[in-house]
Amino acid sequence: MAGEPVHVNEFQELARQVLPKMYYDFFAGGAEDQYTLKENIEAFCRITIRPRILVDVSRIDMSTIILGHKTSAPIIVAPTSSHQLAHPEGEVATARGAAACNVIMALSFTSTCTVEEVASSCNTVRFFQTYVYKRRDITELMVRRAENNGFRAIILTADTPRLGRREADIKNKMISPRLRNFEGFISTEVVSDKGSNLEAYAAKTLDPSLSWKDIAWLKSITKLPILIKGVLTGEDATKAIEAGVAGIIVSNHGARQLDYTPATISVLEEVVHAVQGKVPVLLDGGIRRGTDIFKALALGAKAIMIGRPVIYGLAAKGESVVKQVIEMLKNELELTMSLAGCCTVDDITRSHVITEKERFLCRM
Ligand SMILES: Cc1cc2nc3c(=O)[nH]c(=O)nc-3n(C[C@H](O)[C@H](O)[C@H](O)COP(=O)(O)O)c2cc1C
Ligand SMILES: CC(C)CC(=O)C(=O)O
Repeated sequence: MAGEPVHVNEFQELARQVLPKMYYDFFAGGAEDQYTLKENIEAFCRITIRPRILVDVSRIDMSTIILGHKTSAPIIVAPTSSHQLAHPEGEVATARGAAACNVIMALSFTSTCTVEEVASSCNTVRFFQTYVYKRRDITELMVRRAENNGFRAIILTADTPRLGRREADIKNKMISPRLRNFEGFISTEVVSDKGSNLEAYAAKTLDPSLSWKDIAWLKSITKLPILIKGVLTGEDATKAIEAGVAGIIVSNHGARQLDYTPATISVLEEVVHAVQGKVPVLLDGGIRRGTDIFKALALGAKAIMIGRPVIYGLAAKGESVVKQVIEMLKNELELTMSLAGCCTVDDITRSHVITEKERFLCRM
């Protein structure tokens, strides 16, 4: 690559160059035909921006408040597993990179560093993502450990009753990484020579019976606010509100679970309408530009989460490049806001974007 990266996508190639193929494929890949993987990115390209001119933009304030926590920008590091496969310092380096940018980090349940190591590494606001294992005592223990270690919210990932079919992982016989949080409770060693060992581990552990009634159980074991991740329809958003969640995350798990789900940005408004402002709505999937963040905010998201770009930065050079990735997105968002005539995130409104559907209706 010629010169220093100027866009977060360039870190993907750097990651590809340094990582073993098995790990790179695990991080980069999606499920089956990877239709949704492409769509998550391309759907952003079909939304255009309606800028306003002659607004005094000499001061731009990107800060916002998420569940009571002030953050420098509406950007959260998404929960992604196994950071030590990308870099030896793993989630500790990621957390420090997020802390340096004053943004929130969500730690994955299947992290390679422990909850305690990440908590003591820096003082960034942290959310804890949880899966529900068949052994509910393990989930309960992890949620309590997160709460005791100063995590501020629980994200329940609800789109993974089973692992999606990731064909590169099957071909590569993807290993099941060492998850030190669970040492002494459950073995992550699953030896299957048939395909993805990670899939075999997931099949052994994930509880496919998890259902709406279990939100009450989760609420009974923690005082922390609960966000539900994986909502893609207005119907489920309504159910989530009825179940008493504190926030909703529109996500298709970075296109790694059910293929042929729509791009998240294309269903955001449906969810936002169902939620009627009762709780914050976040979005992830395919965010690669400041303009993508602007579009998500215009369509009603309170903040967005970024998954792969952070991992690619981590793989490329650890903490300093995690920081660089987040800063690039922050700088791009700041410039987008300036050029669109929005001084604060609250100034970004629905009338600042045109969706594909609107363009289509105009032509009729
Ligand atoms: C390598 C990888 C691991 C992931 N692990 C988790 C996880 O442990 N828990 C979870 O809720 N989501 C997980 N996700 C999904 C992310 O939280 C997020 O939804 C997705 O990465 C956003 O899309 P993006 O990568 O296009 O930004 C993972 C995604 C990737 C790419
Ligand atoms: C171990 C898996 C359940 C981690 C995950 O969520 C993912 O790889 O997408």
